[in-house]
Amino acid sequence: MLGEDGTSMHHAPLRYQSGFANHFESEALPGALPVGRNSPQRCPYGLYAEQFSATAFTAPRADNRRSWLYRIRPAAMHAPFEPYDDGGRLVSDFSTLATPPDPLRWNPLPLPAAPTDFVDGLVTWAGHGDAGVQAGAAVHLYAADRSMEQRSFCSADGELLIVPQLGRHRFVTELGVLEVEPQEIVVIPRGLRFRVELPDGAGRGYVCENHGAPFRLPDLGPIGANGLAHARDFLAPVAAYEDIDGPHQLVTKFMGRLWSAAMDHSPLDVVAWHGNCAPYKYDLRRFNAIGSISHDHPDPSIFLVLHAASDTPGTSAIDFVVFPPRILAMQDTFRPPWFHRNVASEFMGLIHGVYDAKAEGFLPGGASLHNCMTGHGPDAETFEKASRADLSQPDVIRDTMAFMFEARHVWRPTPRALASPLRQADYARCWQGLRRHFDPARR
Ligand SMILES: O=C(O)Cc1cc(O)ccc1O
Ligand SMILES: [Fe+2]
Repeated sequence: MLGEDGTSMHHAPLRYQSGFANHFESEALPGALPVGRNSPQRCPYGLYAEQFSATAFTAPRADNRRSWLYRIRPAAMHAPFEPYDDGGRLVSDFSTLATPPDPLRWNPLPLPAAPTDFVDGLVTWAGHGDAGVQAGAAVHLYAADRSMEQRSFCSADGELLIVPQLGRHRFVTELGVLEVEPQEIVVIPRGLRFRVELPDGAGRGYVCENHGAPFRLPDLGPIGANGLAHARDFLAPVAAYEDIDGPHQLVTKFMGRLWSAAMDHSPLDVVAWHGNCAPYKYDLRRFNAIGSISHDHPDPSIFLVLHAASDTPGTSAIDFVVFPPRILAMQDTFRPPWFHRNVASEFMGLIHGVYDAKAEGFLPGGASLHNCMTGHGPDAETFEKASRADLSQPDVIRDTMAFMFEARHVWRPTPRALASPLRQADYARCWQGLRRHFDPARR
């Protein structure tokens, strides 16, 4: 296909390949993939071969992620990087921040007043660890009002789990195109170049930048071979390339800062690829929720979609958990989440609807943070209602989608998040109205 400026653009119709971290292969031109070897002396169509890996060369086979890219020009063809001014929005050093043990909650980011794309809309809200030693994670929020144009972005600091909350998003990546809408998520491997287009003219959401081991599907244990997020519902793109000569800006996040390099062509020029290191999307509405059908509210790990392993078996660095529509029929049970204090630290967002532990104040697009050992649970209104509810009827929880980035290490809110006018200064008051019911004379 010939673009208006006379360059050629090839976009395969939007198709996907199904499966989680499968060994996929895809070519936008027939025969573009070499057969029987990765790096022939001369590749078909005069393409360059380039390996792209997200795990150590020697990682065990079950963990190993790498792909081979066959592209018009190698990724190395760019001018030197220069610092890119992020306006102080991005934070990478969390080590010296004072972290209050209070529960915290924020209203949604407003849409930007000045023209802002995905890259310029990112603002770090919390984090821990160190991108430099590939440990820990950051949570960024974003609000944008336009598509990225003539520029692409990548993070060498980590894999990006992106949870759109407003507007459709089109992720045009080196390995192909993924279209998502709120209630779907996208995961972009560390270092993969992409741009975000916003066909609705606005987009907002949450990003978990995972500095450590890539997200993977959890084991199912006694649940059996089926349930939770099914591998076949994860969708990787098919190869789609653009052959565009012209000014282009590559923005890279590296060691906590943004850098930009001029290019004279689009880096999204991969004509064919094979391997198991690829971006993917998943529709959270496909999550097969499993729950209690007798009594008691289960631990939220039952809603685990993806997790990133830490060095300690059984303890994830990050658990990505969803709270989807479901039916609660437990008997003699306080059905909403209980009061609790956990060793884990919980950063929550709401994509849509109302969250069942909070009658009000937790808004779609908003966020809450309950760190290690911070007491929290249902607000006073939810407690009063659920402790008197008629349990002969099931509670049908519909039209909702909340999620949690549950981390092993404390999420340290950034100074900007703590000082933000979006912060609900009176959040902890939602528990202060809980009435005393204790009566030693009445069992
Ligand atoms: O705090 C929260 O709302 C998240 C949460 C939900 C749940 O069902 C159990 C524990 C938990 O931390
Ligand atoms: Fe919690």
